[in-house]
Amino acid sequence: MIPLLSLRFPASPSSALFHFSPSPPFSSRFTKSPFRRFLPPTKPSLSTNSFSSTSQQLGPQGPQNQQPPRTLFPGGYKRPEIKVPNFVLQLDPNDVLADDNALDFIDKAVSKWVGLVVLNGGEGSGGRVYEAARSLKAVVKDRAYLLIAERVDIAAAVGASGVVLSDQGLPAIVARNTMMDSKSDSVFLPLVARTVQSSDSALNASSSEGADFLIYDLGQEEHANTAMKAVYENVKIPIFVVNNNSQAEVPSYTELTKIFKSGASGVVLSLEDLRLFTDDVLSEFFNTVYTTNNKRQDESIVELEMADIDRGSHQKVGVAGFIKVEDREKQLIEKERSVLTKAINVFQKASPLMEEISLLIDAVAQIDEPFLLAIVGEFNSGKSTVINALLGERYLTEGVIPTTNEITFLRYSELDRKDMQRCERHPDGQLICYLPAPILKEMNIVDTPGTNVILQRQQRLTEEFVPRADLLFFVISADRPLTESEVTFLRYTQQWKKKVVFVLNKSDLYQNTQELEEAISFIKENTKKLLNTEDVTLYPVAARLVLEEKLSATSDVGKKYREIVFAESNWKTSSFYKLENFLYSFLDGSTSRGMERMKLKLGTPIAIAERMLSACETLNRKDCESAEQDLSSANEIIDSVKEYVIKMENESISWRRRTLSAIDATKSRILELIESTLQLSNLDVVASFLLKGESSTTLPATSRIQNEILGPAIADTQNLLGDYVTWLQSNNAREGRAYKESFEKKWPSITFSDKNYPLETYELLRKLDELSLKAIENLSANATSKQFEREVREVFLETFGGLGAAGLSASLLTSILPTTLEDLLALGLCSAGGFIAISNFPARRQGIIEKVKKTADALGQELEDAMQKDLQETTQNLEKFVRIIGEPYRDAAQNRLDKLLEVKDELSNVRGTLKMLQVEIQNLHVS
Ligand SMILES: Nc1nc2c(ncn2[C@@H]2O[C@H](COP(=O)(O)OP(=O)(O)OP(=O)(O)O)[C@@H](O)[C@H]2O)c(=O)[nH]1
Repeated sequence: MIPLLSLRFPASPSSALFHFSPSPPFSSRFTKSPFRRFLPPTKPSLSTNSFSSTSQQLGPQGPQNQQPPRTLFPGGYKRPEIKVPNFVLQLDPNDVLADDNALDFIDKAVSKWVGLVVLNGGEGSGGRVYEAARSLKAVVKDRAYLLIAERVDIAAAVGASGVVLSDQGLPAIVARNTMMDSKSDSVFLPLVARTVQSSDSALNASSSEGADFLIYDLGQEEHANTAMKAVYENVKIPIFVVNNNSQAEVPSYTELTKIFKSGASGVVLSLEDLRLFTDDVLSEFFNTVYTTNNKRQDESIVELEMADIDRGSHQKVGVAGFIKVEDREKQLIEKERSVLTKAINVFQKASPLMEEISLLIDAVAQIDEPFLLAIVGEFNSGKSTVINALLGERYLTEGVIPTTNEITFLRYSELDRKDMQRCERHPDGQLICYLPAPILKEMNIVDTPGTNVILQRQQRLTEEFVPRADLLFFVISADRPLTESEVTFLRYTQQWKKKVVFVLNKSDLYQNTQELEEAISFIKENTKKLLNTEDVTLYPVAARLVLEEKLSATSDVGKKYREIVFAESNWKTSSFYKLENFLYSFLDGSTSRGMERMKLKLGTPIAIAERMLSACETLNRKDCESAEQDLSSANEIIDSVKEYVIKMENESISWRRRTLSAIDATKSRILELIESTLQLSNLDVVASFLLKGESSTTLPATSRIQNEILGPAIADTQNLLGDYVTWLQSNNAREGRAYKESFEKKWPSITFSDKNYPLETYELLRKLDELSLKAIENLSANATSKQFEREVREVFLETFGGLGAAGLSASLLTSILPTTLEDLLALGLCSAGGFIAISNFPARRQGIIEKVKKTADALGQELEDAMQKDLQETTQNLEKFVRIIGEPYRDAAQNRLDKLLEVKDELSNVRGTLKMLQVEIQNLHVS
């Protein structure tokens, strides 16, 4: 509600310093950052800490499947904040599409000076606007807000932050809802700005319209800046000015500074304008504006502090505004402060990005501030009138259209006249009014904007304020008792465990007490169910009548209002007395109501802490799950090498089989050759051995073995084993790379440089002793065949050496005795003395055969072992490689889990301490 009387702003208007977050007067959040923040963070407010945010890509337990809490506020939406002072860069599609350097320039501009980019969509083809919007979105990213003028459809299609509507454009609510439907996963409400050209439309757009900021076209008015002063004072949302009043084409530095200093939140510049300013000029400009504004803030703090001192020491005397505060209560306050300060540390550790923590920080900072009674309800329900009636003076504006657009604090101040008030705008955007109403000595009363879906901005303001209140007066209008949106809002208040007292206002509208009773029982019945309690407090009142009576009573010398009430025993006004009675009994700490007030006051920060705690616990639980999942994923990947080893073992069987069968084939061929060579009938051989001597000639069989069998067989086997070794190495290298990639892909945000790994790590993928190749390399066809020849020669010599060649009839033997047995028989016949020697021939031949078999088998075994060892070496190397590569990921997950479990313990300690504190507070009794 805008106060009616003598609204006094600080010496210089500070609208450029508005901050829309709920924050108390003298808040600890009054930082000296160069710019007040209206900007939303680029991430959801209840997001996880940086490591856990990396886990968003992780595994099935990741947030894909579990929606993280978006914000503590209802509907999951937050109002976006706009940083001021700031520049708005206004572009035409042509600026973006036809100018090659534009995007680079815009990129630089949004990284430094520009907080809002507006693309004109009104003119030109939709296709070009869309194309330009897409390019802009890609460049601007989340560094500035991108708004599309007049094209809600394009804004929605490119995922812009909002729209700018002309004076005659769509209603803000329609534009916002259309955008919201398309940005279903966004935490932030879409921005809706209005271009206005007159102070009337500026006021209208900022209040009932619910625009988030204004673009004010100053036009060619000569005294535009002076005319704007009134607008700056009355409009509570940021105003960015389009300056057409300059003589020059582009506003000069001095002109810009003047606009900012006059109270505007910023200036709208074209691409051309902005290009004319150098970085140095802009930087100096921001510094100047900041210094001036900051000084202004400091001054306003000093002013407010002085005002505090002026108001006297009543706030200091009664800690938390309590009367008769005993030492016990003071101790409790101190204890609560210390418990909550520790809790804040734990919450910040558990969820560093949780913005709502500022609620708790503020609540702790205000722990010994006066009791806070907030009047809430739908717009037009009569909240301001109820407050005026309580205060006995028309301090706040009343009206049939939404009139309260800001959180308005009413605080006590000794002022000379009863109807006087002094209001100041706090840099956070809240209005603080100092009034001489006695009830304010003991409590601060807060008028809040009406809740209603149409007034989204106002609704958010109230919702965000609710957690801070110690008691809510929920004003319901008699002409619409308990609407659906009231029920929703009521449910929301219960999330913060707020004590609610219902005020059924405008009960004068009922014809008779029966109607009133019916309405009361309807509301009570339903709220009992909603609040899950039998204890519903409801006061039917007619605030307007009471206020009128009080006002006339004060003019009626000596006649007190209560006397009038009693005297006239008018139900329409007397019930208001009960409400006042309730409030006054609340003020007395020696009564049980007073004690309840103390409990409520102490309970407010605890309720906030509990919600933070639940949010942190939920996050912590999810983070723990995700860390556990990470850990087991890392272990699974590392362990999966075993499967690879088994696969390799299976596949290597066929390699070994091929090698062995090559050896077998060679063996068979050699054996065949032996069979055919070592025959008694093979007189050519015999004769050449016996007649020509040992070294004179080479057996034909020997050269066959060397050239046709062993030589090619060894070469083939060498090739085979070469392929085998390559197969092992390339598999290892490929698998190694794949493992590394799978770690990197799974945890893209954790990067380990190769320096993190021991030097020989990558060598592991190449390293191999190549035992199989070495084994075959030692085998020479020449040497083997020579050895074979020696063996054969020995057999022949030992057999025939004693007989002499003459004893043999070559023609006879070769023609009729083809087989070994027959050989023997023939030889037996030929020579009785040679029989023994010859009879040993088959055994000797068998000896060679056995030897060849044994040699071949041994070779097979040797190669098989060597192949097995090569396989083992490669797979062990791969296992080692994957362990080395995976270890940092596993360690990171383990460390994260350990830290999260530590935080979990701390959170559970906080829960325990809060519980104990709550029990202590509940045990407070009237002494
Ligand atoms: N009949 C009747 N009208 C009332 C009563 N109290 C307030 N009104 C009227 O209701 C309208 C709204 O009153 P406000 O006090 O401005 O309501 P509000 O809830 O503060 O409105 P917002 O600030 O816009 O949310 C005004 O026209 C009041 O005169 C009452 O007791 N009886």
